[in-house]
Amino acid sequence: MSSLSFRQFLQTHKELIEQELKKYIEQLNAPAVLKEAMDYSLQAGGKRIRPMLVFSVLDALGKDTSIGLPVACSIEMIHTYSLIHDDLPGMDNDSLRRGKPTNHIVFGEANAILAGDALLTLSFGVLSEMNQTEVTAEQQIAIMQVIAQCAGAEGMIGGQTVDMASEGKTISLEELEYIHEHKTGKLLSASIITGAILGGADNDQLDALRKFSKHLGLAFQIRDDILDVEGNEELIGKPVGSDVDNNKSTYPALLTLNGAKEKLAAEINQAIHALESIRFENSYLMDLTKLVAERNM
Ligand SMILES: CC(C)=CCC/C(C)=C/COP(=O)(O)OP(=O)(O)O
Ligand SMILES: C=C(C)CCOP(=O)(O)OP(=O)(O)O
Ligand SMILES: [Mg+2]
Ligand SMILES: [Mg+2]
Repeated sequence: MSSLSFRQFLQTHKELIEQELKKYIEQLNAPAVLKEAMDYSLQAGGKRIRPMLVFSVLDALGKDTSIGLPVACSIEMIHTYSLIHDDLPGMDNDSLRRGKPTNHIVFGEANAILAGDALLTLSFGVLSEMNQTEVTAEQQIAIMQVIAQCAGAEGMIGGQTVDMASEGKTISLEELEYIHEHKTGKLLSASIITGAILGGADNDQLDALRKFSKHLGLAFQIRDDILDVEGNEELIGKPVGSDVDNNKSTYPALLTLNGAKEKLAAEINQAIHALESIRFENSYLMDLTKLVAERNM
């Protein structure tokens, strides 16, 4: 268990992951414009919440957080590709992300699509090259399976597909929950589950972490919906009101703003409850849960 304060923990690990992401791009023998477009979005900021989940789970299991670096980078690459593609004219058509012009605004649509494709491909390359003294072949395969499932058709891409198909329609709360749990929740879950696999969690710990991740993932996207209504554009680094402009179904739209806040609080409580059932030191995970509930960015 690390002795760093939560703030120090976030700061040191943010620096660590950003340096490492930079190195992966520098090492590529690829066209300059492609490397530039990949690096642009990877280094554009962001809270790095998924990497922090990987590191926090490892810390909770008493492991050195640095062994999670390739997994954390891989997941952040997938997350970044998903945002580049989500912002494209054919999807949400947004021009601001992380406080900067979106990838396609700077590099053009073709390069943005390709930079996203290249990040997704690189993410699995990174996993395939994990240090064999830190991870067994069995763990490595299990990690790749979890990430493939959570990011693919049964996970994030499935959620995004239904999100796109639902634009301009009134959908049920059940359908909205499917969208949120998949387009956002699954990759957050992958961060927690892969951290657990890498850290050697036992079956009880894995079960509790799965429950925790399901509630945290949904809570994260509900908070995102709320920020789209009452957030500060400078802090969130993307346009406020984009969901209404795009005719998206959201928790505030279906439940009212107060209803969405109540649902967020309920999900956070269940996430905390799941965490409390685990027999390990989980203070950074608890801090991250509170951050998800209260975040303004
Ligand atoms: C396969 C793809 C492209 C997946 C995208 C997944 C995703 C969570 C996008 C952001 O959601 P959002 O559009 O609700 O949030 P934001 O306001 O950040 O754009
Ligand atoms: C899944 C959603 C809601 C898209 C934004 O994710 P984040 O809020 O984690 O974005 P960054 O901090 O990485 O920019
Ligand atoms: Mg979207
Ligand atoms: Mg979007």
